[in-house]
Amino acid sequence: MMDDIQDHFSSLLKEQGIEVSAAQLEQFESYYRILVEWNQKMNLTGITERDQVYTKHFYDSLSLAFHLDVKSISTLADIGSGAGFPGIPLKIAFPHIKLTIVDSLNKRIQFLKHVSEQLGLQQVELIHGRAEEVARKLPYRDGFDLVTARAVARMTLLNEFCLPFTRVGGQFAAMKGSDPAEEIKEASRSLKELRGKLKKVHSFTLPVEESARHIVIIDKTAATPAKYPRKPGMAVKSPLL
Ligand SMILES: C[S@@+](CC[C@H](N)C(=O)[O-])C[C@H]1O[C@@H](n2cnc3c(N)ncnc32)[C@H](O)[C@@H]1O
Repeated sequence: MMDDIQDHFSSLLKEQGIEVSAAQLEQFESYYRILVEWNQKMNLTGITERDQVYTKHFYDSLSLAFHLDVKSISTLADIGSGAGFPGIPLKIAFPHIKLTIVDSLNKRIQFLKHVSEQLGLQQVELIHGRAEEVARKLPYRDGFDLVTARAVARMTLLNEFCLPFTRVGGQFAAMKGSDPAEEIKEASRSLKELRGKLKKVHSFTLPVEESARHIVIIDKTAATPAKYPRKPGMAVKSPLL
């Protein structure tokens, strides 16, 4: 049975053209329960109120699909996914996606393994490793239709982490809170070197809380040059958000 929080969540998604079934809502609810349970023993999120998790994590993760045609992509790599954002909500809402998650913290990968098993998610690959190392290998290098990163690093570093995973003709989407204009300017050289081209910055406000959100969409124009990704520590120093 849908309650007020789930009813609100699914109506907000419907307004954006995304329909979620009762079974998918059950998956979101199980994800919420596992998240708060495991959050008691490891640091996964500062947001634990149920309505806030639905808005600030689930809806926010799915906002990517308001601006990109997620239905037409088949492979998605979520870099620095942490507790699974935006990769897991996107996988629940668009089960056809083949999802690969890369995170350098093994505890979070173990959490995501448990979530995937409990939710019965198929075609989810969970990789414990640093983005700069994983993207050197096939089939990950230049391999994904869409690459995402939410709240992982500034644009200069994100270009180095994410563009090597993006296939030629594919896209990298960076999900940001505050206005990324300054970061984008500072990252123009890395963008060019890693064969990215800024396509668009989508700006919107999160419903209820009304905080600003920005999605930076970058097109991958050519294969990753041989010297990228650089070794850990060689990438341009950039403070984490
Ligand atoms: C602030 S958390 C963000 C998590 C999630 N994307 C979200 O929006 O809630 C950043 C995550 O990036 C991971 N991370 C940081 N550097 C990384 C790297 N070089 N390769 C892979 N993961 C990395 C961290 O382990 C952490 O889980």
